[in-house]
Amino acid sequence: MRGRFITFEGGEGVGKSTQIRRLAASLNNLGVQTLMTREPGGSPHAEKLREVLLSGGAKPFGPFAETILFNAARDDHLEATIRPALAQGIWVLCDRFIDSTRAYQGVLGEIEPDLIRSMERVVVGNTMPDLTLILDLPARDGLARARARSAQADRFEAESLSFHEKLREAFLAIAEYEPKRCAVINALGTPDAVAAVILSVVRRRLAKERAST
Ligand SMILES: Nc1ncnc2c1ncn2[C@@H]1O[C@H](COP(=O)(O)OP(=O)(O)O)[C@@H](O)[C@H]1O
Ligand SMILES: Cc1cn([C@H]2C[C@H](O)[C@@H](COP(=O)(O)OP(=O)(O)O)O2)c(=O)[nH]c1=O
Repeated sequence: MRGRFITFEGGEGVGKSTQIRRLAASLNNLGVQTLMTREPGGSPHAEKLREVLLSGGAKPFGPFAETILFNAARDDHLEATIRPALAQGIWVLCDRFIDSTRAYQGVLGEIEPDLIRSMERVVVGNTMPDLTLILDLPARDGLARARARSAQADRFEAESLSFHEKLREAFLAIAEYEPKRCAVINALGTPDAVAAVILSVVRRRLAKERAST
């Protein structure tokens, strides 16, 4: 049976990497084989594009070119890593995916939603996430966590607080628009408390999905 595809989304420093590791450990304990991956990156070629994108190397080209590069990285990631794992029955847990493009390049970069969706259709096709967990935190708290983790801000961390507030709204709007795929997780609690909520959402949502397929 095909594995499940779970994506983690949200602003900077909301705890996505922390929670992916927690969920992978819990699923492994339940006997589910998992693969943790991330975007941009997740395959050798896409990791090269990650360096360009996060160093700010592509910023002078503008948000349209950045959108193309994020999609080019995603295409390789899907082909080389995600689809082969799902085909083997492995559950793929991915740190950021299409909703980051919709929020960062679409809402913040003002790239037309139709254009974003067309690229999504071509690149992602039917490899859509079964479940997207949107970790939600006031922008100030997320940035404080990200800064405590590393003093050096990357391309997007370096943007203003109002940028990050708009980003939070963009992710919440996506969740509202696609409630079947998305679940909003309050990320303010301790790592243990957030992990417990995530595990219960995963069990509930994916068990239901199994029953209906
Ligand atoms: N629930 C939490 N409460 C407090 N700090 C946290 C929590 N979750 C993660 N952190 C810390 O915040 C920083 C950012 O977390 P991380 O998981 O790297 O976030 P992201 O992957 O979303 O950028 C890390 O230093 C991490 O240890
Ligand atoms: C996948 C993706 C990421 N990004 C941005 C969001 C992040 O600022 C950055 C990924 O950097 P990363 O260090 O993984 O950030 P975080 O720890 O907050 O997840 O790339 C986009 O702008 N568009 C995209 O499609």
